[in-house]
Amino acid sequence: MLYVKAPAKINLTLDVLYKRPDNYHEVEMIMTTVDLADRIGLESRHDGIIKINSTNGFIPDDNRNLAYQAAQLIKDTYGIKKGVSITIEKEIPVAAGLAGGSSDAAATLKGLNELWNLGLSLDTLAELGAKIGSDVSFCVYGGTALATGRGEKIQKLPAPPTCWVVLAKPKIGVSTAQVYGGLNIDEIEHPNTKKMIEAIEKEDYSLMCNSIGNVLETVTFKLHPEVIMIKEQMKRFGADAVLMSGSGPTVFGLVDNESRLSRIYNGLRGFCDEVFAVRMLGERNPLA
Ligand SMILES: C[C@](O)(CO)[C@H](O)COP(=O)(O)OP(=O)(O)OC[C@H]1O[C@@H](n2ccc(N)nc2=O)[C@H](O)[C@@H]1O
Ligand SMILES: Nc1ncnc2c1ncn2[C@@H]1O[C@H](COP(=O)(O)OP(=O)(O)OP(=O)(O)O)[C@@H](O)[C@H]1O
Repeated sequence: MLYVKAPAKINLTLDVLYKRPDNYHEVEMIMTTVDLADRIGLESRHDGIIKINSTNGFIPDDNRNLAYQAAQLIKDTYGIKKGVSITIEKEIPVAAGLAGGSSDAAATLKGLNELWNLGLSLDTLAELGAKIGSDVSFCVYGGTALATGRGEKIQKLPAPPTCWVVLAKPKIGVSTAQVYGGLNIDEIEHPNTKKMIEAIEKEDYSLMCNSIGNVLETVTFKLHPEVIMIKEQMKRFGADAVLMSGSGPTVFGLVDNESRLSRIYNGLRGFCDEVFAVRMLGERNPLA
């Protein structure tokens, strides 16, 4: 059995520039992976079948599963006759704005490249990933990056300034399509993506905190007002910056001090079942 980690992502910024003729939105967003991860196990099969087993009963075990789609795509593109048993040990909350399914797909692409000795580059895997979903290309590379286009054009960035990230997911699932569909392009307050890149490049923690922004927040807030409450609680417990990730509903808070981290983590557990204290992956100066 080959195991591959599939980390969650958060959006430090998410801007929408315009709606495209293909009905996707042209985005500009800065994403980073965090150390909350699913674990994907891959075992080759001789019967050609793709089989999904998951520890989470709420995700599909057929061709609606993004890891299944990744395996099918590799098989079809490279004419592979073998099959694969895919085990998904789910740690990332589902339909949370943390790209759980996309990361499982990316890990499956990377794992099968190894398992079946295909010798594909990360760029090729990222191109394949874009056929599965807009977030999959980013998940293939991981780390920190600026994503443009519909999210599939990736420019790597250095690791962000060192801090803790508290993730809190209220008990609701959000449909990404519904959130993008509810966006009023004329009313957008654009985040300053350039300033965020500057903050990351200069390792400036307070500039990073001042530059976070996500234009999808207002849409999800209208659909699910409880997300606003989670955001307010996180601020009240002492986070330096608070934002919704992706299309939500997960809210994350940034904090660079361990005692405030405990306060936020413990405080939020009173409001949400799913709360995690994590680190951004690939930080330059790990705290501990
Ligand atoms: C919200 C984010 O997670 C932020 O990272 C992504 O933009 C969404 O990525 P994703 O879940 O991989 O999205 P996809 O599976 O490609 O698309 C789901 C749906 O979201 C909408 N969508 C997605 C990406 C994009 N740039 N514009 C869109 O309008 C489309 O209605 C699409 O049918
Ligand atoms: N491997 C998978 N893990 C989780 N969900 C999956 C998977 N494959 C398919 N899905 C389906 O995709 C939907 C969205 O799940 P996912 O956890 O990827 O959302 P998300 O974190 O909001 O994604 P994103 O941030 O990319 O928009 C779920 O309703 C689920 O049924």
